[in-house]
Amino acid sequence: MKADRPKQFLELLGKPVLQWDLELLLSMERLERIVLVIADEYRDLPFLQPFLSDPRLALALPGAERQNSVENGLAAVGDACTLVAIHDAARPLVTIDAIERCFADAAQHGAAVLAVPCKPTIKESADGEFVSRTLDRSKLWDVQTPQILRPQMLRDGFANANANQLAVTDDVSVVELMGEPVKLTVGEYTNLKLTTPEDMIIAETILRDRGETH
Ligand SMILES: C[C@](O)(CO)[C@H](O)COP(=O)(O)OP(=O)(O)OC[C@H]1O[C@@H](n2ccc(N)nc2=O)[C@H](O)[C@@H]1O
Repeated sequence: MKADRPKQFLELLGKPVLQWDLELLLSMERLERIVLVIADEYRDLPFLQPFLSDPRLALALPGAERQNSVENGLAAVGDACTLVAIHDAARPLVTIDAIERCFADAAQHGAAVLAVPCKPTIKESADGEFVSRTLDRSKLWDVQTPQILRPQMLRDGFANANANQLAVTDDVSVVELMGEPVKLTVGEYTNLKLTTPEDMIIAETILRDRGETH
């Protein structure tokens, strides 16, 4: 991102990315608990203070890789929890409608992930210089978050991934590795992952288009 702080603290229309996330998620009454995975050094930020006093918010420490951060967050999830949703702070444009549909699919199938059909043609390269092959676009899905599943499924998946030293870049991968089904919930192209500076400009345009004026 070429920025002076982690991208979740950069501002969109004058409001930190993480604040957009938290306001959206805390507006969903069905979420009984929200575990915010955040390093100690950022917990004093003024915008966070009202959220930290919300009884539904719990905190966990990040790990070296996203996978480790998710494991730490999962440890703060109680035994009574029936479904856990893992969301990237870097995806503040997700909508309640998409999250609700993903919950419905996860309740029915055990695990579900928001995803959109892949727009570009994707080629694979073994050496990073020449094309090895072209993948069949009609079968490709660009997966997002939230990724929603039964907590025990995620715990078993992490145990299996750790035992076999398998690194994953998303959460439902650990379920796939155990051969369990993962439902694709058709999401929205606007749920982009803020990754490079131009994503901030696109995100602000989308927010303005939605009538957000913060
Ligand atoms: C899950 C997917 O969104 C599905 O497309 C991606 O695979 C995530 O890919 P990624 O490269 O991990 O994306 P990033 O933007 O770097 O990180 C996604 C989210 O994971 C969090 N993250 C990342 C690294 C880490 N050690 N702990 C974390 O909690 C970041 O705060 C961010 O909100």
